[in-house]
Amino acid sequence: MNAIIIDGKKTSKDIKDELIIKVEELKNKGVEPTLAVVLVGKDPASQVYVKHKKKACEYVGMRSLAYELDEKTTEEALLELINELNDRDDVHGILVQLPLPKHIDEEKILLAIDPSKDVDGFHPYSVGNLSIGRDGFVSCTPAGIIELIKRYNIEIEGKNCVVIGRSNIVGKPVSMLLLKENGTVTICHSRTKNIKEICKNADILVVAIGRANFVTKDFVKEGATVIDVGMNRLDNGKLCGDVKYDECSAIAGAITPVPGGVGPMTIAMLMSNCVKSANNMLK
Ligand SMILES: NC(=O)C1=CN([C@@H]2O[C@H](COP(=O)(O)OP(=O)(O)OC[C@H]3O[C@@H](n4cnc5c(N)ncnc54)[C@H](OP(=O)(O)O)[C@@H]3O)[C@@H](O)[C@H]2O)C=CC1
Ligand SMILES: Nc1nc(=O)c2c([nH]1)NC[C@@H]1CN(c3ccc(C(=O)N[C@@H](CCC(=O)O)C(=O)O)cc3)C=[N+]21
Repeated sequence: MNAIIIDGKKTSKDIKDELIIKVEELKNKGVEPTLAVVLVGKDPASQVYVKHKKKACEYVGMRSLAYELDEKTTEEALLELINELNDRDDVHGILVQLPLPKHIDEEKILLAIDPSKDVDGFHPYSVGNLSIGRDGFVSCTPAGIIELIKRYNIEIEGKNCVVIGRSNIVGKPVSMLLLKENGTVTICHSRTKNIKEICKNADILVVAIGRANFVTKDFVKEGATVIDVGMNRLDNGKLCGDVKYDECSAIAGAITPVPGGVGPMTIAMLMSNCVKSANNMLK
């Protein structure tokens, strides 16, 4: 049996269509939701993501401000820009595209963003809120994964959920969210032993490693849901996930493709977080 293909592109469009109405309502109340995107340097992958974000803002009717800074920008200059954006009442979300050039301390920059504008959910305040179950900004990729699972009516409660990867931006927060949804969560990483056996037990398998085709059919339980977060650019220019799609989709019950799976959801959740931030400012 072939798996249900979880269509992130379509789902992200549905979410953005819902947001168009909310943006319109905010505008009627005199608030124009605005996202500031800061990019330092000319990393081609980052430039593509920033372009996607700008297009999504246009689609939902939000304003976006793009700051494209020189590779040699100093930490002080970047902090100054962030402070300026923190102070502006007409800016609701601030996103500093990662990775940053090596001479800039990433942690320092993320800490400088006002938590009330932290639409990426990377500030320790947002991370803390997530871990103790308080409302706050949840980082976009993990939030997008949960939204996809829910919109496809896949149950999380009581299920064995296995996450491969423990990064601050994907692995850890998605594990926290699965736990919040009452899943039984196991986190695997580069030191995990018997990773295949652990994964084979998963009802929901989330893969966020950054290695093309790492997960093969012998990792996947019959009928499991497989969420592929990986974004690997191959030498031929093609984008490829961490999961061997062809063989795993023959075993899984549902699976996300790359592209067209988790990626577009990340952008949709970013738009959703910006609208939420603009709404918070009305209160
Ligand atoms: N679709 C989207 O919107 C997004 C996609 N991505 C993509 O997701 C992938 C992961 O990103 P990110 O979390 O930032 O990556 P990181 O490189 O920060 O983390 C990778 C994780 O995978 C683990 N890992 C690496 N090799 C193995 C292995 N052989 N076996 C088991 N675990 C392993 C690492 O373990 P350890 O901690 O022990 O080193 C680490 O925890 C990338 O391809 C990235 O491009 C990322 C963000 C958004
Ligand atoms: N501060 C910050 N916030 C981020 O959210 C952030 C970041 N830095 N740095 C890089 C990662 C990566 N990321 C992606 C977003 C969208 C797609 C996406 O839309 N992917 C499309 C395809 C895109 C293409 O064709 O290149 C898809 O999967 O269908 C992918 C990856 C956000 N990130």
